[in-house]
Amino acid sequence: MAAKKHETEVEGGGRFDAVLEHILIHYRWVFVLLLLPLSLVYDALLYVRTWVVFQLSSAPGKHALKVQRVADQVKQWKAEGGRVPMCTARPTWQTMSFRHSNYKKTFFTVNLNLVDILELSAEKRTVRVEPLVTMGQLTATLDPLGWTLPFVPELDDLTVGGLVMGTGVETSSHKYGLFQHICVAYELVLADGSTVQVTKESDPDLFYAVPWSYGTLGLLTAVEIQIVPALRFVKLQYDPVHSLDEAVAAINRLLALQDNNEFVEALMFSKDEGVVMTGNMVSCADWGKLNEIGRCYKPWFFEHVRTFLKTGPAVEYIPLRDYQHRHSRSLFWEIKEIIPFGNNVLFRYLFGWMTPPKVSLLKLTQTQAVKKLYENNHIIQDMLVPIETLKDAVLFFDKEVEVYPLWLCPFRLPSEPGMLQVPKDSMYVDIGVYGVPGKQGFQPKETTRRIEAFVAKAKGFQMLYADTYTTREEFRKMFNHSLYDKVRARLKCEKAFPEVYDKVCRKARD
Ligand SMILES: Cc1cc2nc3c(=O)[nH]c(=O)nc-3n(C[C@H](O)[C@H](O)[C@H](O)COP(=O)(O)OP(=O)(O)OC[C@H]3O[C@@H](n4cnc5c(N)ncnc54)[C@H](O)[C@@H]3O)c2cc1C
Ligand SMILES: NC(=O)C1=CN([C@@H]2O[C@H](COP(=O)(O)OP(=O)(O)OC[C@H]3O[C@@H](n4cnc5c(N)ncnc54)[C@H](OP(=O)(O)O)[C@@H]3O)[C@@H](O)[C@H]2O)C=CC1
Ligand SMILES: CC(C)=CCC[C@@H](C)[C@H]1CC[C@@]2(C)C3=C(CC[C@]12C)[C@@]1(C)CC[C@H](O)C(C)(C)[C@@H]1CC3
Repeated sequence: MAAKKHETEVEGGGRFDAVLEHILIHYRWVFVLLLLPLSLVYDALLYVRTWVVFQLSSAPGKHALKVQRVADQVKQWKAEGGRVPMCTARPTWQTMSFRHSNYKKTFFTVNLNLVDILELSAEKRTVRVEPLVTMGQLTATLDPLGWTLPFVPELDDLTVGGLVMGTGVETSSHKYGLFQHICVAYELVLADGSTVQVTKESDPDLFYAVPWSYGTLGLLTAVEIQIVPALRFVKLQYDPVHSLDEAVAAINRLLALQDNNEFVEALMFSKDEGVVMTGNMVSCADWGKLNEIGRCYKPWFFEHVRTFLKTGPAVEYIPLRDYQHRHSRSLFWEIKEIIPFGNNVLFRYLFGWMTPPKVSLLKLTQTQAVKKLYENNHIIQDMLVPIETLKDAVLFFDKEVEVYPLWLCPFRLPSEPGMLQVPKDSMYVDIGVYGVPGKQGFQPKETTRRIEAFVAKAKGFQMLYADTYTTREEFRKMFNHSLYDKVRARLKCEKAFPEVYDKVCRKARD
């Protein structure tokens, strides 16, 4: 009798879980709608803080003191015997990586309260910033002053520290390379508690080893980044293509004319249909063709781009900052899984001003059910492959996952020492795959393993903010560790920081 009651209770509990799971998966938007005002409040608080700091003009002056506090924490770690390795104390829900990092619970965490823009030098054409400065903060500050970054990885909340220690790529990367290639100096606190300023000239080994090191060589406390003059608009040309060959030929043609276009990007909406976009900054707009895509009531950018498949080639003028953050409001196209009716015109006019939900709050409030859903029915990957393999790669992704839109973003990879060592300057392309696979039988691990094998064979690289299932050996083969190992030994990092693999592998992320 008791057993029967227990069974009924378990069954009842199971049914309740199933209903809850159903609600959380299919009506996630209800919870997300509640998050929208919260996101606004969160943004407003950050804004007030920035405003106060700016009014008091105290940020640059306090930098040295803040760095000293970081160094003191490292010294404290040493004094306590350095029992566990160190990492930053930035809570993992605040980051733009797909998952939470397990090691934050057990490592010695170092607080870095480094959120300020320190100095803009028009003469040197550089801006010096602290690592927690975000892309949104930088464009909001620089653009009105007539300067901007050579390229802006577009999600507003990406941080300079994350982009240096990981990587960043955008539509002018075909000219400027990855985020590391527009950085000219790093300030780091090392494992022994000392602070160093590193440039190509002062310490080439450490300078080239920092990018892709994921905070495993030292703690970054400032970065000097190149800037370029900003003009008010981007004149953007949309060219629809109706076969993959046409798309590949168009991209190659554009890359051959490299200096003619500042921005090059393509969205494929199927294997055979896409829109290639090219743009340049201009100071005046043809007002009849002005499109302020950043306005909250405007359609999601990728849906807007899709319309050119039907209407044919066109030109538009887009305000610079709207262009730089064009995929932010729709989180590329991930928002359609989160607020399915978000592109509805009524929703845009009524609630658009509150979107997008903050990725950090989405991450913080993600339930087990949603996590499982993403785990089993979703793929998020960026694969960096040589441009010569673009056609094969798109066909391969089509065969394996069939996820569209597909983001194609060409980038220059100079032959430099470091994790991404290539024998000569090369052109690569980032293929971004974000969404629900159209292919039946998608198995997250097995499919990703096959994709990783394809990328490794093509001499490509995997971006590491998403899942990697590579083994340590495969990982070491994909990324050249020779300089990294040498610098780690020199700086006595073995006890202070884990290896990159131990921070990014699937086991380290929950
Ligand atoms: C001459 C000048 C000097 C400035 N000097 C400094 C300075 O010394 N230190 C400094 O921090 N700012 C400085 N600012 C930044 C200024 O306050 C920015 O305009 C502000 O960061 C962006 O707010 P916004 O409302 O214009 O843009 P919004 O579009 O509202 O914000 C842009 C994005 O930045 C994010 N954001 C805003 N503030 C912060 C923050 N503090 N931390 C993280 N994310 C944030 C928002 O969440 C949003 O995603 C300066 C600006 C100017 C014009
Ligand atoms: N367009 C693009 O290029 C896009 C890029 N991304 C990816 O997103 C990630 C950036 O996200 P974000 O939230 O900014 O960064 P994260 O906080 O996720 O940081 C990424 C890594 O950098 C390390 N790191 C960050 N700051 C410091 C520092 N000051 N000192 C030492 N180590 C540091 C972190 O170490 P720890 O674990 O110790 O905190 C972590 O391993 C990058 O990996 C990037 O490739 C994502 C979307 C778009
Ligand atoms: C190199 C480039 C351009 C990368 C673009 C990557 C974006 C598409 C990624 C970055 C962060 C990202 C992984 C994220 C998600 C979607 C894809 C994003 C936006 C979401 C919002 C999907 C829903 C999830 O429940 C959760 C909230 C955890 C994540 C958070 C991070």
